[in-house]
Amino acid sequence: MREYNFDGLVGPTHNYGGLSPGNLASQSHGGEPSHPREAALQGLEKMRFVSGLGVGQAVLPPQPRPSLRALRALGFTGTDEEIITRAAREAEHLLRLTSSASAMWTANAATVAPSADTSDGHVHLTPANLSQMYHRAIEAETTHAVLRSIFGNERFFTVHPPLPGSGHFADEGAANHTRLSTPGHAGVHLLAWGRSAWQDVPGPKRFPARQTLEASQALARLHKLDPKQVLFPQQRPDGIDSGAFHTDVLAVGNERFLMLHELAFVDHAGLLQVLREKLGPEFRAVVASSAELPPKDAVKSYPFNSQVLTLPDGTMAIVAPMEARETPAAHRFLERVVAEDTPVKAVHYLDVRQSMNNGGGPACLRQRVWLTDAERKAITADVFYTPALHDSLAAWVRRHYREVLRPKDLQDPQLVRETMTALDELTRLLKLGNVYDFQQP
Ligand SMILES: N=C(N)NCCC[C@H](NC(=O)CCC(=O)O)C(=O)O
Repeated sequence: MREYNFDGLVGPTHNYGGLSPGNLASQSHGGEPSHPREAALQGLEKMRFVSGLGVGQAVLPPQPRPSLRALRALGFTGTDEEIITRAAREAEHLLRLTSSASAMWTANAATVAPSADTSDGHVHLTPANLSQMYHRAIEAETTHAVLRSIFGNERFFTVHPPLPGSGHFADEGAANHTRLSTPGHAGVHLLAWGRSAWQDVPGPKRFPARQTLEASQALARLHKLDPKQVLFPQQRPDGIDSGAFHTDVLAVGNERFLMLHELAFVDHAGLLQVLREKLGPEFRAVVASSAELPPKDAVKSYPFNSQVLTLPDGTMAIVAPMEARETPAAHRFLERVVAEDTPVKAVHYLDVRQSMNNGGGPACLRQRVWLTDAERKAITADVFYTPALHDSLAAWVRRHYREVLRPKDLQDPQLVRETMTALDELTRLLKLGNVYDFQQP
């Protein structure tokens, strides 16, 4: 079994809409001009780097934005251009919401369980309904179509529909999921959550909790995980109130290693105790206290939103955002992780600033999928990273993406046409078939 990181290709409408309450970066950068071409190229460079470390790498496509489907469903009629013009005039906020390139954060695209852990031996994937925020909820339908196209071989894969709507099953995907494992012990799944639909659990006071306990429980059932191997830790309410809107803002784990901030989970000490029992003495955890790493610094610089990657030699490397090197407390913490008795032997800092300014670090930009050789071979789409694919994608980005996008530019009816042309070409490049609604007959 090998881990493949499916990175989201940043879409042509990447912009700073200020759309996510509780996501401090999104709030503070809202209204600034964005640089879609640079953003997409930064993403591609990250893929090149991770692939260069010898780690499995693949890509997921952006979604059509502004979403004409969403605007039509809300009562806008006429030609595509008329819809954009009228929405710009009458409902600028809706146009902003339906223009977000948020599908780039593929950690939120779905939750995945590897075949080694499921009782029917299938890889299970459930697209996240993202129902907590409208600009993200409109991703689910297309994500489902894309996953069905890539993971369509029913001998190996089960792609579930998104969890049913209503806030009760609000699901934010793998941003709240961590799989840990040690040799000789079955994989353990942490399916975290921020609020409960029906139980009276104290939650955050300032910012919304996105994932529900009930959604996490449904995922464990759907994915046919052994109940003994699943834990449902609660995100600490004061962690969410500090800006940790997803678990992966304050915690990240890989195989036998977990690093977390003390504000990540309620009773983290109890959680680590259970993990030690389930995973044995090889399991390693490093906890940052608020004194060592103030939550403000952790949220601003995202040391926990790193990718922790197992390298071909068995050691691990961390791919962190540049901001974590520039913030002394975060930098010191990551240095400590390498210095201590952990599998992590190196930290690499990459520039994904265009995404970071919307609250998306290296870990947000990727969905982890564990595949055996046979499962890998059952995927026929051209989504696996190669230097040749990199070159075609970079050329595609340079051909179609604007350099700058200001908030006013979202009102340009030409943008929707440009995006459709680009995405239509991309589906042929990646051999995805007709996954977008505008491609349906
Ligand atoms: N932590 C993980 N895994 N993902 C990060 C998602 C960031 C995303 N930002 C946004 O949607 C901002 C869009 C804007 O404001 O334009 C969100 O808040 O859902």
